[in-house]
Amino acid sequence: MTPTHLGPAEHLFSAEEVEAAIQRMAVAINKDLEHLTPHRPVVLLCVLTGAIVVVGQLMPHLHFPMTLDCVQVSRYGSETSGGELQWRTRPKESLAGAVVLLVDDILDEGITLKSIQDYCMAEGAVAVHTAVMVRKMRPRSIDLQVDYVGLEVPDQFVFGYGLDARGLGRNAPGIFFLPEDH
Ligand SMILES: O=P(O)(O)OC[C@H]1O[C@H](OP(=O)(O)OP(=O)(O)O)[C@H](O)[C@@H]1O
Ligand SMILES: Nc1nc2[nH]cnc2c(=O)[nH]1
Repeated sequence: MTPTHLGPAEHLFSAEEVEAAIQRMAVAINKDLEHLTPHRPVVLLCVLTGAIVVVGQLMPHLHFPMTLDCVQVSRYGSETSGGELQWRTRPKESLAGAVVLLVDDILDEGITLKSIQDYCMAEGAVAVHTAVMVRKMRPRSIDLQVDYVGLEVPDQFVFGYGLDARGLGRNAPGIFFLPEDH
């Protein structure tokens, strides 16, 4: 157990391990997307709130022309189980004809990422590549292929590195879970 300001927590990954995983994702993303021409910049779409941290780490390692936009959606609030997806902010720019790189902090049930991917395609995106900092090891009924995954985490409610536990803990330097959130 590691002391955190949320209480003693199980420490799954250190900040160094998360950063190394994000860099590995950047290498793979560069390989796939850097051949696109400068006339067609990739739209990096950050899924607020949590993905702000992974996007901030990932972007300086991506070497192709891009614009940055965001969506803000939420379905957990201060709970540890998800409800209906609430859309708060949609992308500012049109996605018609865009190649999108959709970046989120975690894939759990997959509802959030799948809904945003469907939205992008409905708005006219020609391709939506998906990247998550962590993927939860659990069965899921959603049919969604994630192209880039940083780390795998057990089926626990995790926090840190942008992920919150009841609104707090997004600044925790690594990935953790609280034993009482089993
Ligand atoms: O795969 P799913 O089960 O759909 O869950 C994944 C989503 O849940 C979290 O968002 P949350 O709703 O907590 O909003 P937040 O980013 O503002 O914390 C997380 O940031 C993902 O976007
Ligand atoms: N913070 C956080 N958000 C989530 N959204 C879906 N699963 C999780 C999780 O384990 N932690």
